[in-house]
Amino acid sequence: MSAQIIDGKAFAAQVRARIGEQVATFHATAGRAPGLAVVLVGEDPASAVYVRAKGKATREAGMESIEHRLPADVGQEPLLALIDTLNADPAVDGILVQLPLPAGMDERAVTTRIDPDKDVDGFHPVNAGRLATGIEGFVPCTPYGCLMLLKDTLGDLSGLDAVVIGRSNIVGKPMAQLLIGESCTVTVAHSRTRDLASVVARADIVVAAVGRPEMVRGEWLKPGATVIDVGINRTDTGLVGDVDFAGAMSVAAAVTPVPGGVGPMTIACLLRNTLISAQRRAGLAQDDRAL
Ligand SMILES: Nc1nc(=O)c2c([nH]1)NC[C@@H]1CN(c3ccc(C(=O)N[C@@H](CCC(=O)O)C(=O)O)cc3)C=[N+]21
Repeated sequence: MSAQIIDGKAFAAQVRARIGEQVATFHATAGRAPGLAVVLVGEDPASAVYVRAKGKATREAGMESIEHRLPADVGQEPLLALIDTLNADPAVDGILVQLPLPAGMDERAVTTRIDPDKDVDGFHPVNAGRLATGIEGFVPCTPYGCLMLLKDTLGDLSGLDAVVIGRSNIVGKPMAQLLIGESCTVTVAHSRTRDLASVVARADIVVAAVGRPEMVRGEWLKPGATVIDVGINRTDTGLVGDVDFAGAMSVAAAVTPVPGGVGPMTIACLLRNTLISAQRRAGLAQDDRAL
C-alpha cells in the first residue's frame, strides 16, 4: 500500500494563478499594483535563493517586488530606519525582512518595528495575538499553507486528532492555533516530549516542524494518517524533510514530499497575505474563499 503524495507545488501554482486574477482586478480598481518589500541583510546563500524565488513569484502574480539588500555589517539602526521608511510608503502593502538575520542583530526589535498592518509574515506579536484571539490579521505563511493542504486533502478537520511537532513562534504555535480554529484536538510536542512515538501514534494529522532530518519514523504513524512535513534539511544525500518519507508512504494515507510540498505553499501564502493587505489598505473587500 502506498500513500497519496500531496502535490504542494501544483496546488501552490493554482493558488498563485487565482491570486494573479485578483491582483488584476485590484490593479484595475485601485490604479496600482500591490507592493511587497523584501529586505535581505547579508549574503547567506540559502536566503538569497529564497529571496530571489519570492521576487519572481511576486512579479509573476502581477505585484510589484521592492527589494532591498543591505550588507551584513549594516547595523541595527539603518535597518530600523529602512523599516520606518517602508512603513510610511503608501506603495508598500507588505514588508518581509528575511530571517535569520546576521549574528548580533536583534530579530525581535526588527520584527516588532514593522507596522502590524503590513506584516505579511505574521511574525509581529500583534498578529500572533490576533490569531490567538480570533481577530483578523496576518497568519504566518507556512502554517497557513499547511492548513490549506490539509483542508484540500481531508475536507472538514473537525474532531480530528492533530499533533504538531515543534513549538516555534513561526510554525508550531500558529499551526496549533489554526488547528484549534478548525476544531481539531491539538497536541503540541517538542524536544522535551516523553515518548513522542506514542503521541504520534494517536494522530490523524501530523505536522512535523522540528528541523531534524527524518526524525519522525513511519512506524510511529497511525495507519491512514495525513502527514505534513515542514522540514527542509540539507544533507549529504540531498534535501530531506523531518519525516522518514519512505516509511511514512507505507503507513499513512497522504504525505507531503520535500521538496515540492509545504515550501511552495509558503510563497503562495505570502502573495495571498500581500494581496489581502493591499485590498484592506485600499478599503476593498477581500474574497478569501477565492484563495
Ligand atoms: N521573514 C521570513 N519569512 C519567511 O517566510 C522565511 C524566512 N524569513 N526565512 C527562511 C524561511 C524559509 N522559507 C521558505 C520558502 C519557500 C521554500 C520553498 O519554496 N521550497 C521549495 C524548494 C526547496 C529548495 O530547493 O531549497 C520546496 O520545498 O519545494 C522553502 C522555504 C521562507 N522563510
